[in-house]
Amino acid sequence: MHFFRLLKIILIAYRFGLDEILLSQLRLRILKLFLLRPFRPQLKKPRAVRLRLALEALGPIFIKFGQMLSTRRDLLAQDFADELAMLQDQVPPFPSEQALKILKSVYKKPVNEVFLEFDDKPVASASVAQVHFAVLQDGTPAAVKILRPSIAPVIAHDVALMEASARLLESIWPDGKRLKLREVVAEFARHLDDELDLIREAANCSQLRRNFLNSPLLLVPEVYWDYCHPEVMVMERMIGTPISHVETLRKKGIDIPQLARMGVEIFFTQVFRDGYFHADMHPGNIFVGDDGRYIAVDFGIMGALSEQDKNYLAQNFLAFFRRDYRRVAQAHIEAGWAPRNTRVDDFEAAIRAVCEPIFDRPLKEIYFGRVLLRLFQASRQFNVEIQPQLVLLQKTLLNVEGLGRDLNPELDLWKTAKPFLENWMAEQIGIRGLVTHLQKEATNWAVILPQLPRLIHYNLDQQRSQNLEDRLAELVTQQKQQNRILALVVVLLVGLLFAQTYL
Ligand SMILES: Nc1ncnc2c1ncn2[C@@H]1O[C@H](COP(=O)(O)OP(=O)(O)OP(=O)(O)O)[C@@H](O)[C@H]1O
Repeated sequence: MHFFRLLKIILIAYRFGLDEILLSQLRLRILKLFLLRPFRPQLKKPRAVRLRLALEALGPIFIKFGQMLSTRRDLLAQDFADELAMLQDQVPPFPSEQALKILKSVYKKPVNEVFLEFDDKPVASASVAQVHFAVLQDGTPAAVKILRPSIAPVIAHDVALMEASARLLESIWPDGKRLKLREVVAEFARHLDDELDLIREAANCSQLRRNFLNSPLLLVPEVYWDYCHPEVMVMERMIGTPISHVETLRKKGIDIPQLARMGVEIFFTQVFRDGYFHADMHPGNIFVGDDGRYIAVDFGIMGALSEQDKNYLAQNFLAFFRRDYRRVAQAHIEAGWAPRNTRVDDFEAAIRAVCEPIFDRPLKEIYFGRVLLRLFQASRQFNVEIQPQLVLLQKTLLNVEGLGRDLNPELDLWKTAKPFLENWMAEQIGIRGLVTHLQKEATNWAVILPQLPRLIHYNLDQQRSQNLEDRLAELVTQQKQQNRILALVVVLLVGLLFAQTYL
């Protein structure tokens, strides 16, 4: 089976002229003779379009791979990244009999005993899962997400082929190593693994819901844990209008510019308050409730940021908007992103060269996502390894900005974001910073404080016995010195006595 799949990959790659992209670098003229240009009409299309079409022909897992690849703008040329971002996974739904069979095997009883109602017709279907509406026994409307049957072996199989292709390409294609193909495939495999476990997705959903409980900005479905399994996730059914249906939203009396501002606010709250963000913010996953609040679904990919990441981001953004490129360079080095021995002057100049042109535009037109991307690109020459969570963040930022600007082209992102960054910075430094850090350490204090008297006593005791030991050693040394002097005096006296008596 592997062999036939590999053969299919080779044939599709050939049909869409992907060999040309490779061979353009290899200078293997003899091989180029086999390209048979006239028989391949696809070769007239631009290279990035051909790659997109080839991935579409290879099926849903390769499409997902291309979608992920499109977010690695730090690695890919722009034409590839733009084209791959257009990949759509329109996968036909799997038959409802199969859905019912999966549910029966998971719950160990027929579906009509689990749910009061179950809608056979799926609301949506994608490469990994599909969603059906249902009603719980107590009458609560729910959404049921079910993994595609036997998706795990299909994924394992395709990922194995991708790994083999990546290894091959890295060894024969000069760009293969630079693009870190094997690492990219490994990261993709990790993402897919996460998406294959709906308990993990349910946990992500539940964490985000807790972070935004009673928020006037964002609604997140409640997870119905009693019904959740690795292959099935059951959650609150949300009612809203897709964010892309702007006209419908307007008719419903939603304030669109306000909606755009709220979107940016939600994103910055997730990043700078919680360090935990929804990282799959494409319009299909965002709805707006009739009360004007955002509704998020699909929690397969989430990003998490450490305090150090947040610090790095806030410092970079603030320094960037003050055009303080030296500070940007220093922040990279201090955070350990750039090697310690990086020359600040050179790094500063490189950052200036990529960032300064952005300031040709009015501040409200500056895309944060692009700023980050530029910073990543400048950093690459200085051996800065961009962390996966920052790549996710940059991708999400581009999504959020795109969305915000679609809703309101006049949206001033900097004005919306600045208070978040400044507030966060204020919380990190000065008296407020001290109070925040003390509060964060409070739970540790509760454990350490009661032990303090015992620890102090123990230490003093140790010191006292240490002091005694030291004093004793000192006395012994003094005594030895005195003994030596005494011995010398005795020898001298005996000598004198001897001299007086006999000389
Ligand atoms: N809790 C919910 N309430 C109402 N509708 C939902 C809910 N969860 C999912 N849906 C519907 O199902 C669709 C697909 O859900 P989701 O994005 O979670 O699936 P997916 O398989 O990960 O899809 P994709 O990978 O294309 O984003 C959503 O766009 C939405 O229309």
